[in-house]
Amino acid sequence: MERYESLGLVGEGSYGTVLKCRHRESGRLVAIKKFMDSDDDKTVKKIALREIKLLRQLRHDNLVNLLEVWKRRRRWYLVFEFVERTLLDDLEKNPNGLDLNTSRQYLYQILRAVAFCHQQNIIHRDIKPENILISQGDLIKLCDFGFARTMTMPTDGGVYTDYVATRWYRAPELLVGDTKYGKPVDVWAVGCLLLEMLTGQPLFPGDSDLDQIFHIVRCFGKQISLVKISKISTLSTLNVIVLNNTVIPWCFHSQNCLQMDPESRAHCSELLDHPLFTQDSFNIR
Ligand SMILES: Nc1ncnc2c1ncn2[C@@H]1O[C@H](COP(=O)(O)OP(=O)(O)OP(=O)(O)O)[C@@H](O)[C@H]1O
Repeated sequence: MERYESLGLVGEGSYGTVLKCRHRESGRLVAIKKFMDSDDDKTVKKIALREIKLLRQLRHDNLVNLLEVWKRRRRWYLVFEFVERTLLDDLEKNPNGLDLNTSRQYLYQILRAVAFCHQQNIIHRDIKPENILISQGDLIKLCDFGFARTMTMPTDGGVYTDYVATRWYRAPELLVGDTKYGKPVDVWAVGCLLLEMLTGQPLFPGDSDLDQIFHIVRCFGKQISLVKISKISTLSTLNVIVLNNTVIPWCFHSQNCLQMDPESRAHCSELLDHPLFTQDSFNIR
């Protein structure tokens, strides 16, 4: 740690703190995630080791880059490239939501990050605005792999029992206690994020697990009265709907990310081929 000068706290999580630091020799800015004492607490140890193992395996432009790791006085330290802001910061600055083009560009990169994890058979399990870092030039970097895990083969009969991640982005199967969930939980969270980017408001801000289910059921019950917009030409080609003044790219909402049945949700790799990204007038590749 002596090689780095601390410039202040940037984040505080359940299992440690994240400090902005400068490498004394090179001047490079980094974020150092310092876990709590991991020898006494088995959960901290498990989360730290899992994050280290997965991040060493996962290298991608849209994933935060792990630079070095050490353990000192029973604490793990993870050094990352420093990223200027999070999606939460952008949403706080834009309470009415981000414009469609910005949302689309962010969404595309988030999908690339998650598709890459899924290709490696890893589910992130905690996709939320705080964990979407945005660097200069609006490059998305997904972070926080403390809850991520490798999927077991269906034949292993693996069940996942340690899921505690953020409620607002939790898929219905998690809320009802299904322990055999999979990649579709990340797709649900991405669907929630998209709507939050477009409106500035969390889609399902439940204040308890039960309330979370009510939020979701209420929204799906209202689908019958959804109205298509035809007058906004750029949006209508994407088959957009309005729900309580919320603009929703319908294809995402109804056929893809936010399906109640996880089996019916699209795969991230399919979503990357969605007209939202491939149509000439919207092409961002
Ligand atoms: N590389 C980074 N650059 C800048 N800020 C970062 C970086 N990594 C993390 N942060 C900030 O620190 C916060 C906490 O980081 P992270 O989510 O990895 O820690 P955590 O202890 O797992 O938190 P939580 O309990 O909220 O999941 C992030 O939400 C982000 O604001």
